[in-house]
Amino acid sequence: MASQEAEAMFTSQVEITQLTFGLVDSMALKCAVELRLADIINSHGRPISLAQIASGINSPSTDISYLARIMRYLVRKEIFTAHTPSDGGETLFGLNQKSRVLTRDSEGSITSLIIMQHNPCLLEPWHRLGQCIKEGGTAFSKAHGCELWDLASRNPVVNRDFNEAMACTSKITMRAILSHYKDGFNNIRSLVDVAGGMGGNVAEVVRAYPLIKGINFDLPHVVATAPTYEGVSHVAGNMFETIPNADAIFMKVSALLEIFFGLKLLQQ
Ligand SMILES: C[S@@+](CC[C@H](N)C(=O)[O-])C[C@H]1O[C@@H](n2cnc3c(N)ncnc32)[C@H](O)[C@@H]1O
Repeated sequence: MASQEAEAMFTSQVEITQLTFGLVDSMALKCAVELRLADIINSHGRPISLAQIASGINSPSTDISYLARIMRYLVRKEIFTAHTPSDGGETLFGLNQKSRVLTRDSEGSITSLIIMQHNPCLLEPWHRLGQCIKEGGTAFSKAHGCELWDLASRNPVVNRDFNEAMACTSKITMRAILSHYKDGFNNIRSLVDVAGGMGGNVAEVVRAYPLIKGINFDLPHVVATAPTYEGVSHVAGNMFETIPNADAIFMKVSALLEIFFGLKLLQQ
């Protein structure tokens, strides 16, 4: 019995330790994106050696043994493949399905999400969850003295990182939604996406239903950086004051972001 208890205790210690160091996985991913490791391998079109990866990194003093440790970790996490020839030749590192989504600019890339998540301004509020429970309020305002939208309107890097991350995840989820949600858009001729970010959601709807006139509505600093989409007009404003008229309103936010930023979209 005592040994069973000791075994259970040990298992718990291991599991909690793994959870604690979950941060390492996240930071190793950030490092891979920052150094464009997947893009470097991808540019060769085949698995490559450590020295080839190192020569693709934009630095005159790359520490190859440090790189080896990061690559070993990412291989262990099944982010990259590694193949060592039986004749003792150099290990070659290649891409798999996971590392393909770590290539920038590729269809299905989720690098923008990783970049946003590790922006120091967006990391800081995670330290404030306990404080939010004790005192109420939002983690973001406790960390920065203002809400995300205010900071983004003053900080172009936060604005870009956040908007691009939203656009990247929206493209993936909207395509999945549209492939299953068949009839809802058939009878409307105009659609406004309220708090639509850079307009990717409504652009996907209009792409699938070209007769719909799409309106993307968001704060001025967001629509100012939005790309042009055929059939979509961008309108800047504050949804708590007024929103553009349309046959239907579309809204999409993440429950996680609601917890994190204390979004008050539907309560007001
Ligand atoms: C979590 S993001 C979601 C973006 C987009 N709907 C998507 O799914 O990718 C929330 C959006 O709400 C916008 N937002 C916040 N407050 C707003 C307001 N008062 N009026 C209009 N948009 C607002 C932000 O600028 C941001 O683009």
